[in-house]
Amino acid sequence: MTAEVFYDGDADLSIIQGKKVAVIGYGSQGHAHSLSLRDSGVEVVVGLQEGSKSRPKAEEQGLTVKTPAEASAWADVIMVLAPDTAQRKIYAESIEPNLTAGKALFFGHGLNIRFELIKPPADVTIAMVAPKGPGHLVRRQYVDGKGVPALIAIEQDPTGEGQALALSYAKAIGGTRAGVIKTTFKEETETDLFGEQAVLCGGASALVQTGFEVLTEAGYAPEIAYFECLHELKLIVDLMYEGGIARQRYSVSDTAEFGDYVSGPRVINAAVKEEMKAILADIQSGEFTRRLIADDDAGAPELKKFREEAAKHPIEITGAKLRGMMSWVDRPITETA
Ligand SMILES: NC(=O)C1=CN([C@@H]2O[C@H](COP(=O)(O)OP(=O)(O)OC[C@H]3O[C@@H](n4cnc5c(N)ncnc54)[C@H](OP(=O)(O)O)[C@@H]3O)[C@@H](O)[C@H]2O)C=CC1
Ligand SMILES: CC[C@](O)(C(C)=O)C(=O)O
Ligand SMILES: [Mg+2]
Ligand SMILES: [Mg+2]
Repeated sequence: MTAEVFYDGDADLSIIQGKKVAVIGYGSQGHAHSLSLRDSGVEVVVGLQEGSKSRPKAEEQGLTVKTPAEASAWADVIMVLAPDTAQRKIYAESIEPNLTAGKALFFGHGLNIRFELIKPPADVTIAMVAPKGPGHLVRRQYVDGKGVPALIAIEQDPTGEGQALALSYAKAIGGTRAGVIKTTFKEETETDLFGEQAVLCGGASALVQTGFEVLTEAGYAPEIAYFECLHELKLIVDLMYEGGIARQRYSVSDTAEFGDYVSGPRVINAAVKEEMKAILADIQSGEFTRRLIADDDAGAPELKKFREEAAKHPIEITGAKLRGMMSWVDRPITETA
């Protein structure tokens, strides 16, 4: 089934301009939404805990900051953009007591609603506006007069105005400039988790590390292995991004293209596809989310161990040295005002 796509002409900016919007969190997505909403003429307050390290940043950028509870009490629309694992606690302590009938609760990702970690009352609109890109790109595109495509979803719509409100919000952060696609909380959550685990983050990281290990264990120089397995990946992904896999195959040498067809299916073989299906099944059943939340409840020991082990991988040592030779590569992530 073809997805429904909405553009600027389908969205009425005045709807969100007539609402008070609280954005809870001022990280990757939070800073982008808050600044672009404000620049689109929307009354915005950022919700952050007392002593939050994000507070000075938000205030320096001219935004009003209240506690999550104060911001939720003040707002008509509450957008939750804190980390997924923090959301259920923020909801219970600060949002739920201030969530009166007719308000709208928005999310940038559906995990907490899809897996019922948050169960809002029936008289509240529940919607999603999820840009399909990192927050810093979302903001940069908005500032440049462009936008990152976004998804919207309406889970609960007691007023019948949920879709118009979500589209209006998406317009205020630049989403309808690029195109907004309608989905559901279930579809967005399950596909987002699958994409980041099997392909974009988990799959790609493991592919790069394993390729690097095979070359260095065979005696090749780590510097050469780094260039071949990590550095050049950007060139290849940029080609895919611009013109699909076909443009990548057109642009590389015939030798590389032939090797792609011959060896690609040996790396990502039937067993890998079966494992991807098992990953999807764990996502759909809630097994992955149970593990994520149990780890967070225990103080994140698994996450901390994964991070420590990943930082020790030889590719990180080689990479840090090589990136030091490439002044144009090591660009810090900064908030774009
Ligand atoms: N990262 C991305 O680009 C994308 C994210 N999303 C979704 O957007 C949402 C936000 O993700 P992301 O932007 O990565 O989040 P971040 O990890 O960048 O959020 C950090 C922000 O949340 C604040 N925060 C943490 N705990 C609390 C709390 N208890 N109360 C209030 N604020 C708190 C932090 O404050 P402090 O500075 O005090 O720690 C900081 O301002 C998630 O649902 C995510 O799945 C969707 C698409 C892409
Ligand atoms: C790919 C990771 C992502 O899903 C994203 C930037 O879209 C995330 O959760 O950060
Ligand atoms: Mg994503
Ligand atoms: Mg994600």
